[in-house]
Amino acid sequence: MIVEDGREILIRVRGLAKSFGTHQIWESLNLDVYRGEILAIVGGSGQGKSVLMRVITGLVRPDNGVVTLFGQEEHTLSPEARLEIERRWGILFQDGALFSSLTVLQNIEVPMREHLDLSQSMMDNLAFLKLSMVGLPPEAAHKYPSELSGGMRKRAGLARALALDPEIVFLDEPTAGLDPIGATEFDHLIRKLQQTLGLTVYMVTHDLDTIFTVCDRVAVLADKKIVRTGSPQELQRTPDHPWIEEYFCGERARAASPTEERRVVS
Ligand SMILES: Nc1ncnc2c1ncn2[C@@H]1O[C@H](COP(=O)(O)OP(=O)(O)OP(=O)(O)O)[C@@H](O)[C@H]1O
Repeated sequence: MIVEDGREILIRVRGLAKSFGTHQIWESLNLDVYRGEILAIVGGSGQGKSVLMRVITGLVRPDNGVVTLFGQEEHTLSPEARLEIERRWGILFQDGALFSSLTVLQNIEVPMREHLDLSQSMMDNLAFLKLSMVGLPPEAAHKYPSELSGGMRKRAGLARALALDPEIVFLDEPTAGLDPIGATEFDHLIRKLQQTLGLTVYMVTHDLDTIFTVCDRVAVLADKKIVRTGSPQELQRTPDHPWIEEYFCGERARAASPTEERRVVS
């Protein structure tokens, strides 16, 4: 376990480098993710936000650098230890990534089948519990993904990400494609889950409303590294990088930010 200033660091990334062919995405990227926080990774298109999530979760290999997961360096893990670690997180991909041939309940049970040894009725009970945690009605259990709205699919994907009672969930653009009401409801759901379960949330997002409503901290990807971390309000007050200035001080950011900032500009 890594503890710094009394806070536990669940994930530490140091000196990460990654290229695809001749295209270098990062040169030397550093990042810490603290237990219990809601962290947003932001940055311009193509800066490698999605790739970073894939590197941390082991889906993509970096060219250089060290990823430490729950205090253990990723490259030192045995296959068994890696599997143990994978049980400690859940991932919600952008489109929900549900299996279309499985019902919602069966989708939620996929990680349980992979990692646990439970009876069918036990898995069903747990899956129904996850459904209610994400605000889906029991009737949704036997539907196929194609029979659900976009918002319901996201919730079903989140229920699957929560299947193994993870300590951290990775969310890739959780509100993308949702209407404003659906997006606001999803933001509240994320905050509620973080508060009630003590979850750590790592999310890639472009959504300023989400950032200002639910995120404790933001990490900004630019110039092939994380150029700044801080609360959304700190970044807005002292935008010390052109991209941060453009993003956090533009009209859309002012509309999304809490009353204090809005009053200043009105
Ligand atoms: N498997 C891959 N092979 C080659 N290039 C890739 C691969 N995956 C990602 N890239 C490239 O890496 C860069 C970063 O991609 P990534 O999707 O992480 O960006 P992003 O910051 O999430 O962008 P956006 O905000 O547009 O989603 C892009 O230039 C992308 O084309």
